Parts: sequence; C-alpha cells; structure tokens
Amino acid sequence: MQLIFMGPPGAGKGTQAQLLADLWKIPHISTGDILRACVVAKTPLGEKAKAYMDAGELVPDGLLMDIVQERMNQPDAKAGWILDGFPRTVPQAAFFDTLLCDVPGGGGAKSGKDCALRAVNLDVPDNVLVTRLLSRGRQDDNEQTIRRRLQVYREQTEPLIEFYRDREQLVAVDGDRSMQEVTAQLQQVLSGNS
Ligand SMILES: Nc1ncnc2c1ncn2[C@@H]1O[C@H](COP(=O)(O)OP(=O)(O)OP(=O)(O)O)[C@@H](O)[C@H]1O
Ligand SMILES: Nc1ncnc2c1ncn2[C@@H]1O[C@H](COP(=O)(O)O)[C@@H](O)[C@H]1O
Repeated sequence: MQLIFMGPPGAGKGTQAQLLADLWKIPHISTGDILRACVVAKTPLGEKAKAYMDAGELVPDGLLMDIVQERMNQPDAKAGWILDGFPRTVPQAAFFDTLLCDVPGGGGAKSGKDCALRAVNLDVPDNVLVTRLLSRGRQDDNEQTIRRRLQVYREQTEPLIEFYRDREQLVAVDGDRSMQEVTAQLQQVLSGNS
C-alpha cells in the first residue's frame, strides 16, 4: 500500500494514517512529527524549522527533501507506507515523483504516474476543523495560527488535489464523520470494494 494523506489541518490525516498503518503493518510517516522531533532535539533542521511551524507557515521545500528521502530509504518502508503531510506543495510532489523511482518502496516505478500510489483527500468544513484543532491543543493550535495554516493549505496544498485527480490517483473521502466511520470508508475504498 502506497498512500499519501492530504486534507487541511485537523482533517484527521494523522488519526486515520496511524490507524491504517497499524492495521496494515506499514509505517506511518508524518513530516510534521519528524519536524517536531527535530525541534525538540534542537537539531540544525529543527532550529531552522521552528519559526515557520510556530507561525503556521510551511517549512521551505528544500529543508524537507533530505528527511523524506532518508525516511523512505529505511527498510520498513520497502513494502508500503502512509505519508501524512507530504507532499504539501507542487515542487514537493514533483520531487516525490523522482524519489519514487529510486527508493525500494517505490515498487520499481519509472515515474510517479506509473506508481500504484493513491492520494487520499479528507474533506472537512472549516468550522469543524477549527473546533477540532482548538480542542487538540498542540502548540500551533491557537486561533491565529490555525487561520494561517488553513490559508496556506488553500494556497499551496489544495492544488495537489487536481494534480492527483488528473492522474486518477485521487481518493476523496468525507472526513466529517465519526473516526470509526471514516476508517471504515477508507478501508472500503482503498481495498477496492467501494
Ligand atoms: N472523524 C473525527 N471526528 C472528530 N474528531 C476527530 C476526527 N478525526 C480526528 N479528530 C480529532 O481532531 C484532531 C485533529 O486530528 P488529526 O491530528 O488526525 O488531524 P491532522 O489532519 O493530522 O491535522 P494536522 O495537519 O494539523 O496535523 C485530533 O484531536 C483528533 O483526535
Ligand atoms: N511537507 C511539509 N512541507 C512544509 N512544511 C511542513 C510539511 N510537513 C509539515 N510541515 C510543517 O510542520 C507543521 C506541522 O505539520 P502537521 O502535518 O500539521 O503536523 C506545518 O504547519 C509546517 O510548518
């Protein structure tokens, strides 16, 4: 299984990615989690990324490429993976296409189009997203930063929906239901029984 989880902040990407990764015994790779670990460990990347994350901005593309490449080359990512929060910009998606041709977990793809990957978009209305994020209470879950993250999502990440739809790799799921209902729907559409 090669899955990308898209959708705005608070859509439930991390929640659903972790559930399905446990079920299918493949890694859940969250660039947000990797970056937060770098911030806590005060690595050079963490020091550079922190201000962007605190402001609700995307970390520059160039800082993401190496960590994703390194993670995708780890042995546990050979048989499948769920990427959560990457790619988030068109240049990241183009980079990822190239990377898929090189990493064992790309399944020998000659291009991103070729690959068996599916890009899942979880659709949730903004008012529900804001309520969810305010009650999650992460450091960047304050009203001002949430508004900025939603704006950044619309401007920079939402175009990827068309990018993957054009290639017939998009799977759209209503994320505005209970966690259990969303999981059941994802299992159904991803196992081809929709
Ligand atoms: N279907 C759901 N119904 C209600 N609450 C949910 C649902 N899915 C997730 N949540 C809750 O909403 C919050 C955000 O979920 P989650 O962290 O999975 O979102 P995300 O898309 O990964 O967000 P981000 O991009 O900001 O990391 C969490 O507190 C989670 O428990
Ligand atoms: N793919 C990414 N590109 C740029 N910035 C990213 C990316 N993934 C995560 N970030 C930064 O981390 C925070 C939190 O990410 P979550 O996926 O919401 O946990 C995000 O706001 C970016 O600043």
